[in-house]
Amino acid sequence: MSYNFKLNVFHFNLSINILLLFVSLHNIVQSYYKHMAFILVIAITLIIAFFVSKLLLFKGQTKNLPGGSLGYPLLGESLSFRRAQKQNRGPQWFEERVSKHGPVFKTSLMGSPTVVVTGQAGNKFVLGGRDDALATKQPLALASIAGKENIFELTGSRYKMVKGAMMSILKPEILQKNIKPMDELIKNILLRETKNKDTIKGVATMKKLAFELASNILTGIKDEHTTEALSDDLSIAFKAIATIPFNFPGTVFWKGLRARSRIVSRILPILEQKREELSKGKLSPTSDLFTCLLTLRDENQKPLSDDMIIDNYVTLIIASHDTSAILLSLMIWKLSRDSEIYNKVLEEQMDILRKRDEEAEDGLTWSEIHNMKYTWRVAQELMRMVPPVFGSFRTTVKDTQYGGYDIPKGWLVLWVAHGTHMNKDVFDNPTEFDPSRFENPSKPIPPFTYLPFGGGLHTCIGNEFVKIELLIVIHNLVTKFEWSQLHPEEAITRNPVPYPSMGLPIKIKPRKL
Ligand code: HEM
Repeated sequence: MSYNFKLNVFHFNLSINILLLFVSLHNIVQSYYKHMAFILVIAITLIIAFFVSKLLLFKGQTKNLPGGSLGYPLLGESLSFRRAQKQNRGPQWFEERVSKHGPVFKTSLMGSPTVVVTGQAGNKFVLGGRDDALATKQPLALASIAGKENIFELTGSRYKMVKGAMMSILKPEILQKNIKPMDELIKNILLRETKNKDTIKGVATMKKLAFELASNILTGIKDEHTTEALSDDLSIAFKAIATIPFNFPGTVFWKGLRARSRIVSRILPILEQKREELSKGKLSPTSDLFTCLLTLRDENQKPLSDDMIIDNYVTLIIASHDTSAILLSLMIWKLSRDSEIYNKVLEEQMDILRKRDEEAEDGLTWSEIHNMKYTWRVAQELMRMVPPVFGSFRTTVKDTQYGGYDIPKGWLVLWVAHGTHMNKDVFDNPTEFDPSRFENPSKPIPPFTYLPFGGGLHTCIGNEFVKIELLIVIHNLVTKFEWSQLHPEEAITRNPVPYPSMGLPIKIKPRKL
């Protein structure tokens, strides 16, 4: 028996033991019959999962599948992948398989058989393809938390309709109008979070900031109590999106589904209120995400259902919150450990203040934001080396071929950013941190090789929003505060997304001007 096999058996047994432990606890509080029914549900689910995966394997055997392993029924290779990510060895996990099986290999992640494709051609195949071959339909856990009518599950005219509505609140003229409120809000949050403190937790502060900003600016929810309650439940729901979808009491997935139900109950009255304010002309269709979705009409002139609006609210927050908080945290992490980069950013930001007309109003302007070119290049280079989004999944709508292999209908296909971001044929000296590669690069970056925001039809629609958010945060942090990292040796770890491993505690004090 190989070491890996034993290890997988160990993890499988561990999961079973955890389930059995839960069953024992459950027994204390529930009646005997409920207990038996619960065990029966677990047993039936495991048996069905076993036969479904056998069936998929059997179907797969008749095809020319790429090399690789589907791991164990239901669990697949999810646990070894999660373990590698936690140890910040995610890229190596893929590289080991690429060197063994080539740029296309099979595995099983998040409960589904998966084909991983790497490199420019692979990225183009996944991201440049059409929705009718590779759908953005997400793994079961994510789809259950985000809801069955979220933008990733929609195709054709329904997809275009929802995307168009979301883009209407993210277009340049609306973003331009939001610079002042964003700047004000960010300043207030930074002052509040640093008040009477000499140390703050960088990651927690950036998560809070990113959520409050999205909530206030994108969804128009300004009430502190509601924002806090939604933030708590959404973070429970986030944890569930990358888990195996075991809906048994006590599991992360089960807790995520319950958090989603609480989010729905909180949003329904907000929708009612927005509907009323829209009808009285107090709000416009482009006021926020809810008003633009509430005013949408489908091809039969029917409004969207409340469920569909809530699904897309949850999805927009999932798509925007952690990603933005990661980028902000990585930026603070980088600036506090690299004095050369920090000094250049500080110089650029101070220059903005020096050039400001004395009579001009306090606060950042659209043109000042556009002059923060170096600061943004640092963020671009960070996203090359540590992409906030590792890659993303598609589902094959029909039997598909790629690279000489068959990919059966219903399988997941995964592209990964680091496959090209760290490729020396695309980026010279890829392990060197060099923001200047984004300043008139000597060789242009080929399409489908630099993909922090994805590519093709589903390219991120929030990239300009997050750019403005980051530039305002960094401007205020470097011009108003001095800070240093409490643990200079702190590394980045993926759990499953990349954050500084110790939560980025930073010593901070107001800057003396
Ligand atoms: C650093 C921050 C961000 C990163 C790295 C990021 C990354 C991505 C990536 C890689 C995709 C493509 C996913 C795929 O093709 O499967 C995507 C899509 C998307 N992002 Fe972002 N994102 C960020 C911030 C945001 C923000 C702030 C918003 C909203 C305000 C947002 C909303 C969306 C939406 C709605 C989609 C789906 C678009 C579609 O399917 O057409 N993202 N993002």
